[in-house]
Amino acid sequence: MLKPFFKVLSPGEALELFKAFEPLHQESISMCDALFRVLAEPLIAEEDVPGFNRSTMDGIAVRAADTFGASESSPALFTLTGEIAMGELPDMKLKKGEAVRIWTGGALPPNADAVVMIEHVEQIDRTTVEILKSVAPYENVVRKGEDFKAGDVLLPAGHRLRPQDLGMLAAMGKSEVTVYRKPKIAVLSSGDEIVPVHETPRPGCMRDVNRHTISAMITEAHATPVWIGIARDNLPDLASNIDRGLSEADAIVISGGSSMGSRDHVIEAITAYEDSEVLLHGVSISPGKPLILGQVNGKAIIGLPGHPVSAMVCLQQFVVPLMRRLEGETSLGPFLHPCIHAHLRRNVPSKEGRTDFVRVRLEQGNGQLFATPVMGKSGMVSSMVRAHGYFIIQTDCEGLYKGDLVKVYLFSDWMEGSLEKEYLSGHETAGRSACPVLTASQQERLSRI
Ligand SMILES: Nc1nc2c(c(=O)[nH]1)N[C@H]1C(S)=C(S)[C@@H](COP(=O)(O)OP(=O)(O)OC[C@H]3O[C@@H](n4cnc5c(N)ncnc54)[C@H](O)[C@@H]3O)O[C@H]1N2
Ligand code: MOO
Repeated sequence: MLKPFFKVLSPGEALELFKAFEPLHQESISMCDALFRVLAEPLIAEEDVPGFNRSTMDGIAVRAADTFGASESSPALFTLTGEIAMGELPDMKLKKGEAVRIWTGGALPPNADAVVMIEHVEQIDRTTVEILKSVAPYENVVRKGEDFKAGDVLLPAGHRLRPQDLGMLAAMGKSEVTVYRKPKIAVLSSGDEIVPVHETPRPGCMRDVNRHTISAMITEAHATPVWIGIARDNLPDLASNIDRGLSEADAIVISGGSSMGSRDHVIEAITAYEDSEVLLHGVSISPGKPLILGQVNGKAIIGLPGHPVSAMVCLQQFVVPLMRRLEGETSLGPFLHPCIHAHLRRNVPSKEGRTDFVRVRLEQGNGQLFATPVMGKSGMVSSMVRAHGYFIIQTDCEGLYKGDLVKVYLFSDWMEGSLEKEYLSGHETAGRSACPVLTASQQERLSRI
């Protein structure tokens, strides 16, 4: 007997369900392992950095006031009293008209407040120099605490650490950080016709594409994929694979078996657990409509549609936000929004009440950027490979016209969930305004994808 979708939700409603899971536990790790991990506590500076007034140039340290009025036509004479060794904190006090040699990064003497660059200093004899340019107080100096001060909140909890953030941890001597545990996501393929990549499929069978696209996308989202296996189209086999997934991971992603056929067992497998709930079956997007979200003992079980394109779209739009939620991420992290505006090459019809993800190829012509929809059904992985990115046709739109300006999300960096962004930033609109012209190097990059 066929089972109907019990309730198709809008993508916004579905996204809320995916984001309702609790973040994982916290752990303390070495900063050397902390790249792209998410802070569980705000990072608060414990000391001033730098801890002393520091020269940013090679030159001579002076009291700025002594240089006022100096110029090429009217140089000021200074007595050179010595040189500040790197790594030393000098205690000598400069008297009026005195200067001391200093190198980039060196500590200024207590009463010096500026550095004259070596280029503006003429050596007259061993102890006398003249300067050809005055300096303002704190010119060529990073002041004590100017980078950051003790007590400053440098990064909030929920921030995903980027390379520059690790630099700041290093600068403040924080060798250990408290982060959220990195989610482990069990990956499970399903279907009697699916064979592993190293096997030659019998007629009627197909190689397992989803294992690889899904695992790669999980890795790209900085979580850890845990391969479980290929479940056969029967409830006991699927259930025992889900059992393994539940014991080894924080959430499970199953591809295939999400639809309404008699061999689609994901819903039954979820509801067979005592503490379980099916939160979603069906979302008004294309491709990807038969998406499932359930929970078993508080762990998310996601049933992705089996078609490779549908599985990737659902993973990107819903499972990436779930993984970010499990990892406690609240900031945009290192993921800026890689999108570009382009004019549609042809009309693209859509159905009201459905959000469409349309794969496109980008090309440059007449100084403008154009997006050509890539043909191909959601079972064809080549349609993803041929595309540079995708644009979204919103639910209340019946289609777009040739020439309309669309926002294309690029696959090469498609980490940053676009739907989530659309809901944050309001409605996506298409118009006919000018689109950006690519630079020669951007065009070159595009042609290589
Ligand atoms: N009568 C209806 N049939 C279908 C509907 C519908 O509404 N009514 N929805 C269609 C849509 S849309 C999709 S998407 C698929 C979803 O199907 P399932 O999630 O149940 O997945 P399967 O039937 O198991 O597989 C679909 C398709 O994908 C291939 N597949 C599955 N796993 C893999 C894998 N790991 N690697 C490569 N390819 C895979 C599988 O062989 C099938 O061809 O349902 C439609 N049907
Ligand atoms: O949702 Mo299916 O994913 O349209 O091909």
